[in-house]
Amino acid sequence: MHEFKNFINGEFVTTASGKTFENRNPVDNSLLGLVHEAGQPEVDAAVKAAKAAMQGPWGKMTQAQRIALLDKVANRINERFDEFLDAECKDTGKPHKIASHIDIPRGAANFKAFSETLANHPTEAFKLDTPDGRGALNYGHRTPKGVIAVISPWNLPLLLMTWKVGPALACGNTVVVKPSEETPATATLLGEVMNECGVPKGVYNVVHGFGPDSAGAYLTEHPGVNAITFTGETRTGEIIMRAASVGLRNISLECGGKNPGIVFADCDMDKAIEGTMRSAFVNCGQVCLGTERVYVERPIFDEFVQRLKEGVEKLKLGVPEDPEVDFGPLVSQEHKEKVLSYYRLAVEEGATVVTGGGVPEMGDALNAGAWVEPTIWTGLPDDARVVREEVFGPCCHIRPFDTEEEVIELANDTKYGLSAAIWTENSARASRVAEAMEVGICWVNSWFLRDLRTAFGGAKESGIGREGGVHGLEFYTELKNVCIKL
Ligand SMILES: NC(=O)c1ccc[n+]([C@@H]2O[C@H](COP(=O)([O-])OP(=O)(O)OC[C@H]3O[C@@H](n4cnc5c(N)ncnc54)[C@H](O)[C@@H]3O)[C@@H](O)[C@H]2O)c1
Ligand SMILES: N/C(=C\C=C\C=O)C(=O)O
Repeated sequence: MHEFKNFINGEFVTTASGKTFENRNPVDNSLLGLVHEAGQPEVDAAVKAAKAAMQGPWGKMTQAQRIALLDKVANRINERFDEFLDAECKDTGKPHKIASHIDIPRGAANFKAFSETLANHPTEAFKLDTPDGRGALNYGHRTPKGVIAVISPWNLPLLLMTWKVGPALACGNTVVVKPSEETPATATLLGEVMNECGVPKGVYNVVHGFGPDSAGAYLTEHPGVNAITFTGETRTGEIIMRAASVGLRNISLECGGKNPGIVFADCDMDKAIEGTMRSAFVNCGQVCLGTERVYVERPIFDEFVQRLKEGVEKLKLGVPEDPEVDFGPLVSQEHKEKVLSYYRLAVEEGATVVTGGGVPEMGDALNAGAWVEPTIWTGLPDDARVVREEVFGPCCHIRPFDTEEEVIELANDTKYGLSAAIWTENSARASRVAEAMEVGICWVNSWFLRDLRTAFGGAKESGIGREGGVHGLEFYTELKNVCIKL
């Protein structure tokens, strides 16, 4: 039986309690192995190891030495690409076609990108004139925050965990990672890579478990943690924010969304269809930036709905290793039940089911998997729960609109503020509508096109803070001003 162990102070360890939980493959619900659930002793050991590592060789490294080491980690992830691919796709059920182009390459890129950014980022300095004419020199001096707790979700496990670990380590911190209970594999495998690359013990630690009364809560409540970066549901973000308030620990929260896609009649229809197909259905709709609300200008509404339906019905459902497959299962039986409850609710709320709405017949070997049909709805009122609540599945609701003012109001009418996608060939309209979106990220004629130097984060209930490029510096370092009288 495969075991997913905690990784503490450079060693793979089980837990004092002996508690384990099952990790299952969502493709067919087969057992992948047992995960060792970290208790308070293990979380305490991980935080202490991370703290000690700050005082060891890691804390004495120059930025150039750290960056060289993290480059080795990125290169080693690429060398072990197939192992990371296999581990990620077994944990999530996502097609190789997706993970090999998004998840695993970004696992490596997240280390390289922040190293390059930091190596070239200037330090601020100001010359102050003083009455004696000699002046004073002010300069900013950044130091690591210390031990960073990284709490990550199950939808893009390696990508979203390294999106935090990369900058945290590049800035000289150490980390304790608590990956989602649904997806322990790649965070555990990264522990092997850290050892292979000579990253000092205690710099990177992994504790497995759940949230409440488990490793997640133990970690966020641990007084030895200096800051917490979290990606997950908004409600969970609120709980973690409360935990972080004790001892005034800084937080970075990347939470839920109910993202609009706005399709104007003057769009390039092929681009809009291709982009909306991806934004609504890639990764089985389990992407926080995904489009669950589509607004289409009335003159092209019928054509758009018909063409998106045709696109959805061409999606190939199947096992991850099939290179033709572009649509896998949801991450778990539990999430499947949640998404199916919204499929039922949509019909109760009066939706027209354009396509999907149920469970596909996958054959005996796979029917026990977390499979649902990709689904399109029309005809729901704007206050329908399916239009207001994040489903986080392969589904979207399409609604016609008549004016720019109307669609801006519709798009912004949500407690979330993560992303938006706008499809128009009119550049003036593109920037006008994009700037009116109450979100952290707005794509025009594109979706999930990522420049890692840009600010990433959510507005309103989609998050707090911005990471990416130099924006993460404020979170991952303490900035001191030094003033020298000349
Ligand atoms: N904004 C973004 O960048 C982004 C990216 C990916 C996913 N998400 C959001 O994440 C959600 C899906 O992920 P999920 O189901 O894993 O979210 P979740 O909030 O259920 O869990 C996220 C992580 O938090 C941990 N956790 C749960 N309760 C906790 C607690 N009380 N204390 C400490 N840790 C706790 C979980 O074990 C997991 O590791 C969706 O809402 C999605 O929109 C947002
Ligand atoms: N944070 C990022 C993606 C988030 C995806 C949400 O599911 C990224 O691309 O850096």
